[in-house]
Amino acid sequence: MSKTSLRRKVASTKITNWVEPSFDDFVGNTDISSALTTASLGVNNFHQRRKDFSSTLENNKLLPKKKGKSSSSKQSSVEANLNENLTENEPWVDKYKPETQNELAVHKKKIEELETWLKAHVFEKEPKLGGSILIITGPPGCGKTATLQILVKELGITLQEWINPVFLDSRRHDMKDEFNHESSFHVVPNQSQDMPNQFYRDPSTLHEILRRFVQLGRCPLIFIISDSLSGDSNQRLLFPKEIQEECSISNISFNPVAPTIMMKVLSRIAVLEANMGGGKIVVPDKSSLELLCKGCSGDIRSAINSLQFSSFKGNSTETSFWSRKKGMSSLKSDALLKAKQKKRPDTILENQEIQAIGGKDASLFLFRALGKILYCKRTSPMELEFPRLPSHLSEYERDILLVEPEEVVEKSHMPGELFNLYLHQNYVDFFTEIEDLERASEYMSVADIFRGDWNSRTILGEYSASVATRGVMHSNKSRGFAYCPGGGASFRPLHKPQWFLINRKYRENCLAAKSLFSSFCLPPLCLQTQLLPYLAMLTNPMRNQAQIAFIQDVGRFPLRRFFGRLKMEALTDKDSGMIDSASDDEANFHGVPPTKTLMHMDKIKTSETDIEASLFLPSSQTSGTDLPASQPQPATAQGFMEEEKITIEEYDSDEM
Ligand SMILES: Nc1ncnc2c1ncn2[C@@H]1O[C@H](COP(=O)(O)OP(=O)(O)OP(=O)(O)O)[C@@H](O)[C@H]1O
Repeated sequence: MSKTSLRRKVASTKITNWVEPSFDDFVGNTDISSALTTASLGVNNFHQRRKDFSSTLENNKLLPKKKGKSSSSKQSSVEANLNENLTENEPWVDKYKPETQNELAVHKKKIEELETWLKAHVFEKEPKLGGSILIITGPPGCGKTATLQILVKELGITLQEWINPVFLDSRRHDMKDEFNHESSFHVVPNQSQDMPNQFYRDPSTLHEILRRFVQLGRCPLIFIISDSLSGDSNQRLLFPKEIQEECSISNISFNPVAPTIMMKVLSRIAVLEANMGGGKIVVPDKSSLELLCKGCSGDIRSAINSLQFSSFKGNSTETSFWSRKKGMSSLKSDALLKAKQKKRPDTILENQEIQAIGGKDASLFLFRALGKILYCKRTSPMELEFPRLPSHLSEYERDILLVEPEEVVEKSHMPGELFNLYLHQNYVDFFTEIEDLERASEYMSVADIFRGDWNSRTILGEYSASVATRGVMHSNKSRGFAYCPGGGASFRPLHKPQWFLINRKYRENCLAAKSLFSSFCLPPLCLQTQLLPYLAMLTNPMRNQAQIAFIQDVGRFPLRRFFGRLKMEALTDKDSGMIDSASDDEANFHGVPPTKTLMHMDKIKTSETDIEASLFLPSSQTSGTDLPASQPQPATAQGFMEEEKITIEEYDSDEM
């Protein structure tokens, strides 16, 4: 986790320490009903540092504050030269910082959503009703902060901001002058603070503050959190569902900047810079700009930075990235022409180029990665150039895949077997033919065997995701060609694997079986698959209610009551499939199939049984009302028995 520190934007000249004094404001000062507080808890340190750098320049008084502002006529020539150099080096993200809603590269509806929330909670809400909290999420550089800043400026709301990362103490001497600046939007650098790290160590301290704030706060509080593949867990840690519900926290989720909007912004900047660059800037052509847009994954900050970096020529003897690229293209024009005709090599080539320009991590969120496999987009090959399968194998003929499945799995940053688990949960809905489905399920089984056998796991393991993904894609004939009338790309919801829930129940059952039927000296698997189903068919007297209930639950398959699928949890585009210690379910996933868990449990049986039993399992001699939560209590079992007309006598040990 990045070290979080604070930068404050305040409308008061009083520099105070964070949290206490600031929250005292909410509590004590009733005159600030239109003040708004934001805290940015971005988890992407790199972005934050870049932002910090930009802001450092922004705050540097030697720099002209905004584009179009003329330098003072009294400036000495040395100062003028210095300024010119600094202007040249000024980050374009700051130079072309949006000033109005219309300039924002953010979807209008998102801006409206945030505006409505602000109006409702700043102007329309009674201050006495306590403080409202909003969480704004979205990928890095999608304009969350820029949108909020513009809206508060337009609505005339005073903004007080904390933002990581560290600011240098040496810059504090600038503060006074900052306040005198004509801009109505003051930026006050502040000393580095470690306070938010405390929240990561002990989230309950934050939760306590939030609870107090909701009761006593006088103005809204907004947290801006950048999504990241691993960052989701931080969000869950700091703002778990329960606290969000308890404090009525609202959520607004921003999307990555759309390529068309991004393209407009980049083209505009490119044209403006070309006009005033004095030959030092070489702007890219349209296709290069498109490449740049694609490579930045909707991060406008990264796109503008990349554009600036790659357009800069340096001195007159150097050439810019784009002109080098052009030169390269003309040399290789023949080869490239051919590559362009074949779509797939072109795509691969593009990807490599994108990395060279933007260097943006092209990670995929699980939702998108799964979509790439399941929707399985293809392109048709040029008839003559692409080799075809011989006629007897024609049923296996497919168009060319637009993605490399192995690359998709890699970019999802998940272990292959966990990816397979998500695939397994979702692939069925994407098939229309039962024969295709059968083939796909065979591939899934083979992939499972690759991972399941400890003997071959290290060698074959890495092929497992490959077999599963390619197997699912190839088996689905209705999505086998670029233009499939029946294939249809209509949206289908994705779900989280039920495996987590089932595996948890299975482990609980193993512990319960071991504890309740320890006298049989059988391993839990054998108990559950052999002994208990057998006992369930007998009207043998049993020892106690707990055992009876357990036999009813595990030994009989209560099809009549629970037939059908378990309720499924939707997978959203922000969910990460990372193994996460905060999540009870995924934390238990080690890629080990249930049988392996069981073997492990058998080994530790002697040492752990007693402890487990004494911790939470019912002893076989007790009345059995303290079964684990997932087990039906005797009363439930009684219900089954009445319905199915089974009588199991209770055994009274005194009569023996
Ligand atoms: N048209 C535009 N729309 C939005 N931002 C723009 C635009 N042109 C330039 N920018 C710059 O792009 C950057 C967008 O970053 P911003 O901090 O708003 O994103 P963010 O979503 O809050 O990112 P993070 O989650 O990393 O904090 C800002 O520096 C902004 O000045």
